[in-house]
Amino acid sequence: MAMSIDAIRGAAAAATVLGYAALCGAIWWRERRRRTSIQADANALAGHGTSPALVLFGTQTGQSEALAWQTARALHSRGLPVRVLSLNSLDADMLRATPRALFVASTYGEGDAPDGASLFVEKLMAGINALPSLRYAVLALGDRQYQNFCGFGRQLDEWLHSNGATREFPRIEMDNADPSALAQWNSRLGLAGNGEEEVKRPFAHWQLSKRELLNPGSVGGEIHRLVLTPPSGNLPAWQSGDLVQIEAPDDPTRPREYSIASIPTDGGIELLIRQERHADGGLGLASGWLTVALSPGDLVPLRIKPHANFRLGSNATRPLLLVGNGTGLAGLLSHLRARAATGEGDNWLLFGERNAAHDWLARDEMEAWQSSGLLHRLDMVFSRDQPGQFYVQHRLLQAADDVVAWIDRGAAIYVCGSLEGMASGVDAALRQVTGPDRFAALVAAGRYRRDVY
Ligand SMILES: Cc1cc2nc3c(=O)[nH]c(=O)nc-3n(C[C@H](O)[C@H](O)[C@H](O)COP(=O)(O)O)c2cc1C
Repeated sequence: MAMSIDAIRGAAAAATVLGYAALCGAIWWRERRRRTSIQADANALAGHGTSPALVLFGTQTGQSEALAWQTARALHSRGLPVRVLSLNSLDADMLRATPRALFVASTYGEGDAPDGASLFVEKLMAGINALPSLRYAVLALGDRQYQNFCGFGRQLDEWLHSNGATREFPRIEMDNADPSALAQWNSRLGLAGNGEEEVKRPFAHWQLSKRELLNPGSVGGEIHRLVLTPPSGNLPAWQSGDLVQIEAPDDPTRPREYSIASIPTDGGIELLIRQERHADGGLGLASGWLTVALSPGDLVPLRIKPHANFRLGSNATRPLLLVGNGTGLAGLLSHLRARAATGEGDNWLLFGERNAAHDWLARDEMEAWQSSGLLHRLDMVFSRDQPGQFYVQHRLLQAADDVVAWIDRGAAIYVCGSLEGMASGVDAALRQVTGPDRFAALVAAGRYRRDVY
């Protein structure tokens, strides 16, 4: 019997999706095997009393981790045994016993350590005062647009030096993933021309299929919901928590990152974009283009950026406490949609904005999830609908007993939104509610994850 055109098209599309999934699986599997073999060689050597060099990373969104692995692969392929570790997993004895350590670390906040190094700062930087036999080098990741360029990398370098450790070569500072800094790092490590440059997905032209203003009448900046569909109609794979990078035509050298609010079964990439306004009233370059100049049907150069640190990963079946504000709802929505798809109903959303009348983003979806039981608990905190200053962090403190009960039940905590004010306040509130040791254990277990900006 002849197949209809639609059936043939459907079969072809299914074959393409399966082929793509198989390719991703093969790449993932190969990378996993390489990483396992690097760590196994280091363990075998350690078993014979010889210490492998450590490649240590401190990361927020995964770039430092990727570069640490890239460095480790190149050293390993030259026969040098190495062990790769997150700074938060390092203990003082291990660092004291290591003859050589290569540090790859980014900077966040106002020159602060990324979350992946917060325990290292608290425990090791505060606790160790001599590392006389350590040789080290630092690759500091940062962005010159921030006042404290590479603040944490510099602090780390100075701390190591003041503890008597010996620099192999001066710290290398990498501005906004500048490839020349990486070339310099590879060259100083004797790894030049190793062909190990990170393979990034290419930008593709996605089409704006829909845009709507979500907060008409708000006292805050406009927030628009954009829906983008892929060039060939074939959706690439991504997971809830991932980001996109978008190249604005007037500033193609500095791709802007946004959290994806949708999951692949939604059929497109959904973003929540806040329109930025400068003091002179002018619009932000990228946000102005995306929220005003661009029209439905226009093309947007975009690529997906996996955000391992903010994916559900090993937390997929834990209860989830999702905390955020403003456009941070995007990252939280993607997780709720992923949970709706798998039927995991143990979710608590704690979200802050200004006024309920104008800023209750995605209200219909939230209320539907409440009725269906997907949202076990919803706390909306509208700071301007009440006297005094009251934000999500204050609600967390108010609900301290329930927060502890959720953590006792195994909950993971995901925070998405602005760093200043919200995420720093939530961080302080959580530390207060849990106590420092429990908080450190949550971080170490990957049960506290943030996508903050
Ligand atoms: C919210 C935010 C704050 C940042 N603060 C700084 C900073 O103070 N100084 C700096 O040099 N870079 C800063 N950066 C840039 C990051 O360090 C840079 O993007 C780095 O490549 C990220 O690496 P990672 O993925 O390993 O965390 C900041 C980035 C974000 C999103």
